[in-house]
Amino acid sequence: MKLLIKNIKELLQVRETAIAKVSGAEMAILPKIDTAFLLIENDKIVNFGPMEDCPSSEGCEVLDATGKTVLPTWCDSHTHIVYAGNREQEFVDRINGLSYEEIALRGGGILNSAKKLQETSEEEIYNQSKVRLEEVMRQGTGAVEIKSGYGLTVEAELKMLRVIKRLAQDYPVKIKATFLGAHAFPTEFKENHQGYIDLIINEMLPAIAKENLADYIDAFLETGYFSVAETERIIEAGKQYGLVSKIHVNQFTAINGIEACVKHGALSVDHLEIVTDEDIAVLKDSITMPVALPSCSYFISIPYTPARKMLEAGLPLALASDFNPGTTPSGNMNFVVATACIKMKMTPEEAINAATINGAYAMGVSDTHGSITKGKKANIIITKPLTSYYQLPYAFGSNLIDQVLIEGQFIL
Ligand SMILES: N=CN[C@@H](CCC(=O)O)C(=O)O
Ligand SMILES: [Zn+2]
Repeated sequence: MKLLIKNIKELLQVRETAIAKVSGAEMAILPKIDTAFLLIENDKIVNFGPMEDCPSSEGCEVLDATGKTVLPTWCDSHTHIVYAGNREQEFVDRINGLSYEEIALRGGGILNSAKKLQETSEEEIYNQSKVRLEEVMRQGTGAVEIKSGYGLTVEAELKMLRVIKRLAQDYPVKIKATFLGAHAFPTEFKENHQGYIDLIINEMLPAIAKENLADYIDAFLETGYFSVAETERIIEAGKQYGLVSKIHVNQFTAINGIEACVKHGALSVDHLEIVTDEDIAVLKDSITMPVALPSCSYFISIPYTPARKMLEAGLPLALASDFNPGTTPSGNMNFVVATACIKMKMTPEEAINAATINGAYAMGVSDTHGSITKGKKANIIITKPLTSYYQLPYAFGSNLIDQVLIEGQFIL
């Protein structure tokens, strides 16, 4: 099947040659072609350029995109889309004055979601999760990383990862799976950290590897959760099974966790609401992508990642949703991009780079996703008619997406 999209007002994120990521001042540049065409064959981008070079439409289905913007779909490199139930009561408890930490100390938070997930069947978790996956696809997400971490027992972690695998088989969206057994210490291991880490390393990891259920390994490196030393043990154990690390770190406190992640070659460090000058220095010239999650900052009223300071230091930055029942019950990447502009003072160009090519890097798919490049997957968002792409973050509450194509299939 060939699809020729003609008269595109602005074709964004055009990269003639594939790049892995953009950093620092380069992030302010979003290459585009005005009045463009885009040719898709089956699931791939095969050609693009200005309308004066538009090839014959013979043998093609033709779509006229007059007035519309076309850009690559969002690459959401950090989510917890697979979960059971919700935590709306904790939302109201926070309105009434409790903090995220206070709720967690009362047995709420991650342990609350783990209890629900352990009691829910695999089929039911799949059914609840696919609704969220379909929603984010309609919102323009074409690649998504999904974590386990609400199981916290061997069986329940496997159950979550099997649901992720089934979603990856059933939907055209690219899915990467991350094992997050080290999300919180179950109550019975509260005083026996060593025992739970042994369970992760000696029982969970081999079982996950046997079924080939994970691409990455994660841990919640945070005061009151996993220490630097505990996280390092988990990262090292993951490496034995070929799992590269992507770590939750610096959400509430800075305890030199980023330095440890960089030292161990983490693909990404995520959250970073609290970032020190030392953290910035160790990230510089590393292979580790910093990932900001502004919807989480918005929802639980914590600081936003200091994007300007990081970009001015020459770092790259990716944006992701963190879709989860506790801190971010939304996977809407359009809102993420808008919030990064509004609250983190990222320009539209920086935010779109962060949510496409840098997001792709942070989940290891930048060779196939994240830009309009020949040979990459035909994953595109076609907007409604816009005065310019600035509308995307500016009109933050409007749905400006007209159509979404994932691997050459219209899903909207
Ligand atoms: N901070 C750690 N994990 C999740 C939230 C977990 C939860 O509260 O359910 C996050 O990324 O925000
Ligand atoms: Zn998270």
